[in-house]
Amino acid sequence: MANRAEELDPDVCCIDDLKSRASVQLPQMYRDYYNEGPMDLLTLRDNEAAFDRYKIRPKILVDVNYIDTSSELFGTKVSFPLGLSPTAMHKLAHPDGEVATSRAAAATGISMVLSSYSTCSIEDATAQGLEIPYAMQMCVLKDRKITLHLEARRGGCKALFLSVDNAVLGKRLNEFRNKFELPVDMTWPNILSHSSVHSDGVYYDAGMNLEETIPWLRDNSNLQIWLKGVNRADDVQLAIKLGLDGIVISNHGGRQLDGVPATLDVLRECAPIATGKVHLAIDSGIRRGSDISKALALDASHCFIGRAAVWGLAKGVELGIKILLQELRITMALAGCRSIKDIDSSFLSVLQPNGILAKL
Ligand SMILES: Cc1cc2nc3c(=O)[nH]c(=O)nc-3n(C[C@H](O)[C@H](O)[C@H](O)COP(=O)(O)O)c2cc1C
Ligand SMILES: CCCCCCC(=O)C(=O)O
Repeated sequence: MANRAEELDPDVCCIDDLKSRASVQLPQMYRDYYNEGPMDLLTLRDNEAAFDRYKIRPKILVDVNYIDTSSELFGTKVSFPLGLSPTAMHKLAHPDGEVATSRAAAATGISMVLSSYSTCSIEDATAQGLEIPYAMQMCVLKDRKITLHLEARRGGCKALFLSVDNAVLGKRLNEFRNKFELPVDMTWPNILSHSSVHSDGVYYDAGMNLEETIPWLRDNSNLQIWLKGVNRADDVQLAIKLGLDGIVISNHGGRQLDGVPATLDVLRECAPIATGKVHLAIDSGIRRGSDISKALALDASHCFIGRAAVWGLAKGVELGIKILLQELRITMALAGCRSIKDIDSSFLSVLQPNGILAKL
C-alpha cells in the first residue's frame, strides 16, 4: 500500500515506542533526567495533551497524489519543517553524542540547534551536514567572555538561539531523588576549553535583560538571533521591538517552571502578534507528525523536538525523524493538504470543555 511503502522498524512504529525502547536501555538517573521535569510535571503533561484538544478538519476530494513537505529555515531548504531542539549532553545516551544526532539530521535534511552544553564540539557536529541549517543555543553566562567564546566557535551556524527561560534550573525532583551526577570524564567542549566545570562563570547570568543583551550580541555577532522560551504576548512584542529575527514558543519541554500553559495554547495567543513581523517556531510536546501539522495550522513556520531525538539515540535518531515525516505526510494526504503552505487554521477546530467543537 502506498503509505506503507517506506518501511520502518516493526518494533518502533511511533515516538512512544522509541521512548519505551530508550527508557529500558538507559540507567534510571539519566532516563528520569530526560523523561521528567520539575515538581508535578503539570506542564510536561499539558504540552502533550494540548495537541489532543485540537482536532483536524479534513478537506475532501483534493488531489494528494503528490505531497510536498519541504520548507525552509534561515533561508535554507529543509525536507520538512522540523528541527532538533538544543538538548544537553547527548553522550549520556550514546558515545557518539551530538555527532550521531547531527548525522541523523543531515541524513534526513532537517535543521539542528546545538546546546551550549553539547558533549561534542560544534565543529565536529556541524561537519556531518554541509547542507542543513544549524544554529547554536546559548545562555548568557556569568562570565561574558565564556559566552562570547562559545559564539566564536559557531562552526557554520546560521543563528544563535538565546534561551530566555532558564535564569535558574527548574526544581526537578528526580535529580534530587536519584542524586543526579555527571560522569567524571564528561566535558562541554564549547564552553569549557578555557574554563573549569567548577568555575562559577559557567552558570547562567540570572541578571540578564534583553534591552542590554541583544545590542551586546548584535555588536559581537552577525548571525540571526532568535529567542527560545517565549511564553507571553508582551514578550513577543518586546522581541519585535528589539528587532529579533525569530522566536521559539517553548517551555523547555515542561522542564523549567511547572504550571505554565502548553506551548500550543501559547502559540495560538501569540501568532496573531508575530505573523509577518518575526519568524515563529514552537517546541515542547511534539510526539507525532499530526502534532506538527497542528502547530503549522496555528501559524508556526517551524517545529522542534527535544526528547524524541534524545530517545532516538538509544535506537536511531534517523528512525525517529523518519517516523515523524511519514506521519506528517499521511496527515497531509488525509487532510487534503498538498504542501506545507496549504496547512492553515481552516484545518483545525478546538474541543471546548463543554464538548462542542469551535472553529479557530
Ligand atoms: C535532556 C534535555 C536537555 C535539554 N537541554 C537544553 C539546553 O541545554 N538548552 C536549552 O535551551 N534547552 C534544553 N532543553 C529543552 C529543549 O531545547 C526543548 O525546549 C524541549 O526538549 C522541547 O520539548 P520536548 O522534549 O517535549 O520535545 C533540554 C531538554 C531535554 C529533554
Ligand atoms: C549545568 C548544566 C545544565 C544543563 C542544563 C540543560 C537543560 O537545559 C535541561 O533542561 O536539562
